[in-house]
Order: sequence, then structure tokens, then C-alpha cells
Amino acid sequence: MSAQREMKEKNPWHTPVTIIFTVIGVIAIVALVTVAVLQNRPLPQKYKYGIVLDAGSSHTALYIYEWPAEKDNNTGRVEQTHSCKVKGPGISSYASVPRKAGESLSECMQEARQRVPEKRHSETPLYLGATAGMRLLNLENSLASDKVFQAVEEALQKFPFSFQGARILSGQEEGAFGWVTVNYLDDRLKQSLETRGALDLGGASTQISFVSDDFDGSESPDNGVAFRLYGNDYNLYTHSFLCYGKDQALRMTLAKQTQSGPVSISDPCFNPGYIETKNYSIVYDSPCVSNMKPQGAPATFTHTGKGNFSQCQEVVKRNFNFKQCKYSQCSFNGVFQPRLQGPFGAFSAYYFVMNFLNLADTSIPLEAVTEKLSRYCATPWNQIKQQHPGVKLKYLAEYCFSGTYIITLLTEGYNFTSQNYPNIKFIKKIKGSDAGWTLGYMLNLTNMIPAEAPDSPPLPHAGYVSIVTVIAILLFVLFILSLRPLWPRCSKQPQII
Ligand SMILES: Nc1nc2c(ncn2[C@@H]2O[C@H](COP(=O)(O)OP(=O)(O)OP(=O)(O)O)[C@@H](O)[C@H]2O)c(=O)[nH]1
Ligand SMILES: [Ca+2]
Repeated sequence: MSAQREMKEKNPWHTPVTIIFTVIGVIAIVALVTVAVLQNRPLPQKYKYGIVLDAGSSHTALYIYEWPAEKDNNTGRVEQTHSCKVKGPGISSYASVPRKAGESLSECMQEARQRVPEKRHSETPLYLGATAGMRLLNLENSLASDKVFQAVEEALQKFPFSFQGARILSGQEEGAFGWVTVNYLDDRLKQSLETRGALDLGGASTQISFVSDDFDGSESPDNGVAFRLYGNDYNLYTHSFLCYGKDQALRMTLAKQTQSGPVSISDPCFNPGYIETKNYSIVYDSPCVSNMKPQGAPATFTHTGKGNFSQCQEVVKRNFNFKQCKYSQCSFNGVFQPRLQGPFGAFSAYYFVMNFLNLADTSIPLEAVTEKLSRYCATPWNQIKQQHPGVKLKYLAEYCFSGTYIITLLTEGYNFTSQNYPNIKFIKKIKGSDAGWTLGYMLNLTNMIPAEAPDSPPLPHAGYVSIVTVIAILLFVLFILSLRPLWPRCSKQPQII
């Protein structure tokens, strides 16, 4: 017993002073850790929103984007949360009744009002960008295009968002923002990876945009867009071909076959057995073909199909001019194009068409693609209709032409070969967001892609808390040890028996 008591008396940890120090120390550590954890705990996520209306030539689509409120400047975090396809045609089709262009948007705008939390409405920017349909209308009749914009603006201002205006994008902007979208969603910009070129096939225009080591913008400044993003400089090559979207290209191809004003044509780009009466004035109602309209043509012509891929390709090729090129190299129509480089993402109609034809997989060799397309074009129209009962007849009738046009544009127009054709990926969405110019447009207008790489915190949250805890314990131990002189000395005193 006395030995035990002796041990107890000798043990300095059992003195009241050290017990008090220990308790205070433990409380201090707990307090320190609690403060560090609470202070650095991720706050409940709050989101910001942005809305972009893509007023294309064939239709308008609305996209809602969302990103964490505290990370405006961070990357790879803006996501598309909703999209809405406006019913009816593109806004340029309402040139004679502009009011209806505005009205057509209201259903999708109501949806946006419900999707974006009410308290964020007033701070949510809303943009409308119009592309080739309005570019053509503006060329044809600028007063009519102004009236369409006026009607659209009046309609959009009635909604509680922060409306930032409606305008026509230049072809360069359309191409460049499509490229930004693809590379942003792929996380290629922030990580300084090789970029992916962007191929966009719309209804009225088509864009090609890519970075090539051969291109610094000097040979053809109009095709150059310089960006500094996350600390990297990019010299982007971009070109938009007005009238080379798939609907206008079809008009041009029909125009090539009806220049003498016949009453009927046998078209290799449509399936055999296809027969439809078409109006000359409707086919030629576009600045892309209006100067080709035959004089003294009848009101209508009978459009029949004969389904022949190679003959179709010959007609389609006649839309491209390969003769003059004042640069070191050209794509077509005398337009400069540097050497193709890197992977490419092809979206919009490239995807719709190639996906329908089961040709979206580019590991299929180019030769096999043309073979499959030949077989598709030669399939009788009745059989095609039977095989695809749910597909819109207008789309269905045009797939032979559209597939042929895409392959011709890529190989003859842009000079893709059997070797680099597999570098193309046909895409619709990347990580849930549609590929297209809208996201890039919004990121640019909201300054959401910084020119310089953002500073990242030196430590992750968990690492920070662990280090603070270890240092606190070390300090505490040192503190206790530093109090050694105050430790009771009773154990060292000679015992008096
Ligand atoms: N097959 C098919 N075609 C589609 C679909 N959606 C749109 N298209 C067609 O594909 C073409 C391109 O569509 P978009 O990319 O929306 O073109 P756009 O933006 O209206 O036209 P631009 O102003 O030239 O960019 C048009 O001819 C459309 O009619 C679809 O779901 N399936
Ligand atoms: Ca488009």
C-alpha cells in the first residue's frame, strides 16, 4: 500500500496543477480544431444562373446554365441544367409577322422562369444570339431583321431576368465560341491539354475552328482569333461558310439541278420512289440561290429521287469552288485553311445525320462509310418510311443528301482523308451540356474564363485541418514540458519515516 501511495505521490501528473493544465490544454485543442473545422467547412452550395437563346436559322433553343455562386472564376463548373426547344421555325422566318417571333419564345421563357429560383431571377443574365438565318435576312432586308429583333427584345424584356440584349453573332464569333465550349467542357483549357477542333453544321451556315501550329493569323487575319485563357495563348483558326449549312446547301444542290427550269428532276440525292411537287419560288426564296433562279420557269416542278450516292456527290461538289486560292492552301471558295491538326468534335447536324445513319462511330473506315451511304441512298423510299415510322418525313427524306453533303464537305471541302477522318468525333453533348456556341458565348460575356490561371489553395481542406491539429498537439506537449520547473518536487524530497 505504502509503495503504491509512494508511486502516486512521485507521479507529477497526479498533482492538481498538471491536471488543471491538462484539462485547459485539451479544451484548447478541442476549441482550436472546432474553429478550424467550422471556419473551413464548405458552405451550403448556392448557385448562379445564366440563360442563352440560340436563335438559329431552323429553330430557336433556350439553354439554362448553372454554376456554384462562390466559384464564378473557377473552371469546368458551369453546367447546362435545362434546355428547351422553341416550337416553330427560327425567328428569321417571322420576317413578315415579327410579333410572332417574340411570341414564339414565351413557352420556353415561362419554363426558364420556373426552373431558375425566384430569388435569382433579377441577377440572371439573359442573352439572345442569332446566327445565319438572321444574317441572311439582314443581308436581304435589314429593316425586316431590325423589326424581328425589336419584337424579340420587347418579348424578352417582359421576363424578370437581366436581359442583356439580342444581336447577330458574326460567323467568327459563332465558330470561336463553339470551340471554347467544346474545350471548356473537355477541361482542355484549364489543364493546358491539346485542344479539340470544332465542326458545327447548322441549317444555314457551317463553321470550322481549330488550332494549327502552322497558323499565327498572319496569312489570313480575318480567320484568326487570339485568346489568352488560363495563362495560355491560343491562335485559333476559324471560318464560317454562309449558305453551307445543310438546308441552304440542299437549296443550292436543287438549284444546280433546276437551272434550266424543268418541270421535273430525277435527283440522285433522294431515295428511289421519292416523289414530291415543289414550288420554284419556295426553293429559290433565299439569298443563297435567288440569283440562280431560272427565268420563265413554271410555278412548280416534280422532285423525284433516284438514289445514287456517287452521282449525288458529283452534284454536291459543284457547290464548291476549288479553282482560285491566293493563299498557301485553301479549303474551298478561295478561303484560306491551314493544315488540319488534332482531334475534332463535330456537332449539330453532323451529329443528327451521322447518328441516324449509324455512322457516328468514326472507327468505321471512310471507305466503309461511303459504301454504307451508297446502300442507304439506293434503298427505296417506301422501305425507308417503313423502317423509320417515328421519324419526321422532312428529315427522313433528306438523310441521303445530308450524309452525302457531310462526307463531301469534310473530305473535298476541308480535306479530311482516310488517315485523319478517325480524328473526328461526332458529338451531341459533353458531360451533359450540348456542344454549340452558346456556353462559350456566355462564359465570355460573364468573364468566367480568366486570362490567367487561377491561384489554387496550397492545401486541400482535410490536409489543412490535419496539419493544424498536429501542430496544436505539438505546441501543447511543448507547453507542458516547458512547465517542468513548476512540477511538484515532493517526489524528490527525502522521505522522513
Ligand atoms: N435529323 C435531324 N435534324 C435536325 C434535328 N434538329 C435539327 N435538325 C436539322 O439540322 C440542321 C441544323 O440544325 P441546327 O444546328 O439547329 O441549325 P440552326 O442553328 O438552326 O442553323 P444555323 O443558324 O445555321 O446555325 C437543320 O437543318 C435542322 O432542321 C434533329 O433532331 N434531327
Ligand atoms: Ca446553329
